[in-house]
Amino acid sequence: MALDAPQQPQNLTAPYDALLLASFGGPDGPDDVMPFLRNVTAGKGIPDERLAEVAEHYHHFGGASPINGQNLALQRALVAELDRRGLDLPVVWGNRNWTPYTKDALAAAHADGARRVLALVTSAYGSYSGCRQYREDFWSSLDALAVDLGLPEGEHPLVLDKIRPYFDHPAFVAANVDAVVEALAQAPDARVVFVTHSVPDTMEEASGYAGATYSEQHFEVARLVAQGVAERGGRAPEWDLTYCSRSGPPSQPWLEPDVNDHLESLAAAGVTSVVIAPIGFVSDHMEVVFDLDTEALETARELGLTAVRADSVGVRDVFVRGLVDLVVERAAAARATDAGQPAPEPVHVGTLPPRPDVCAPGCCRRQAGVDSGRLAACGVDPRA
Ligand SMILES: CC1=C(CCC(=O)O)c2cc3nc(cc4[nH]c(cc5[nH]c(cc1n2)c(C)c5CCC(=O)O)c(CCC(=O)O)c4C)C(CCC(=O)O)=C3C
Ligand SMILES: [Fe+2]
Repeated sequence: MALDAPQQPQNLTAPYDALLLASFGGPDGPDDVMPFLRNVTAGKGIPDERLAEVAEHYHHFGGASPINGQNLALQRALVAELDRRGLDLPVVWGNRNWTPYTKDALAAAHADGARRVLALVTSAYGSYSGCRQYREDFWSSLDALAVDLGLPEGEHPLVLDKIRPYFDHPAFVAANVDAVVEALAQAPDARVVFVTHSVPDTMEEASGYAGATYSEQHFEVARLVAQGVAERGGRAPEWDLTYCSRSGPPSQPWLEPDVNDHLESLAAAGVTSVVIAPIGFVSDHMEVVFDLDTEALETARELGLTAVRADSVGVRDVFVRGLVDLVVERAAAARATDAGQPAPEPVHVGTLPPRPDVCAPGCCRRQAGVDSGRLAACGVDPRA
């Protein structure tokens, strides 16, 4: 009997004491807009005209970005799902570019006794913007917190790990399939125009270490979503991958086609109906409510195209459950690694290799071969 005794119930989120929901941040009101934009673009070579234009996008919505409310909703949904599973893991929320800042979220977790924290970023894809730039923010936030706490030089107050880019997690794909199926119900013959944030070609090229590049990750998600739609009993839709929110000087090449240009090509080729699916964004950020719902839908109207915007994954149950699955998976990997054992195979779909939990040296740089000059947490080599 003794041998068959049930195993001790295991704490599925050990060794983590807290979850950091790490996001981009956005202004909460008109006075925040310019200081926020200066934070985002410091040293990035974004022309002033572009900044003024983006400021207008925010003022169009009363100077407040929808992203903060969406992150609060996601934080609440994660807390509810952890609670439902009986997992005792507090969730703190911190941003790279606006309050509440990462450092303050980590300070709160630390004050509550957290010494090992897991980060979940609100970007599903690997690139400088969606991965390493967050990791640089983690490092500098830990440095700043160490100073506040009076720690000796070079010592960090807690250990921070990160969940891999999760574009290839079945729940992210499934939530996008649901959203596209719902949109297609309103426009049954539509062509599906997937959209993500454009990045400079140089960033695209540097995003591919140990796996596919930023655009290749999106092509794979688009293919899997279209396949998922077909498997739901619908037809296999025709689809394209397009980009929005280009900035930078016109002389600098960024990923194309722009969604508006592409709608024009489609209309010229006789397409009459489109579903616009923002697979590059986990919730309805400013890029979605302005660049898509305001600009791209207006372009479609002018072209006489019927256009329906599919939801971003937001706080759909299937997505939130998947994020908590990723937390549990990452914790199991940490326990295995700590015990000198191999980590279990990460759950993923599609043909690309899953991104590693611990970033490889030199992964996701801003530009290949160019050191950003900033140290980054959650990688084997903070410098590379
Ligand atoms: C790949 C990617 C994502 C997706 C991954 C992720 O989600 O993290 C993303 C998200 C976001 N980008 C956002 C806002 C901005 N991005 C900017 C500028 C830039 N983004 C870039 C890339 C990305 N950005 C790049 C290469 C630049 C050029 C400057 C640079 O090289 O860094 C600028 C400056 C003005 C402009 O140039 O447009 C703003 C205001 C917001 C908040 C929106 C809201 O308020 O709801 C979010 C979620
Ligand atoms: Fe951006």
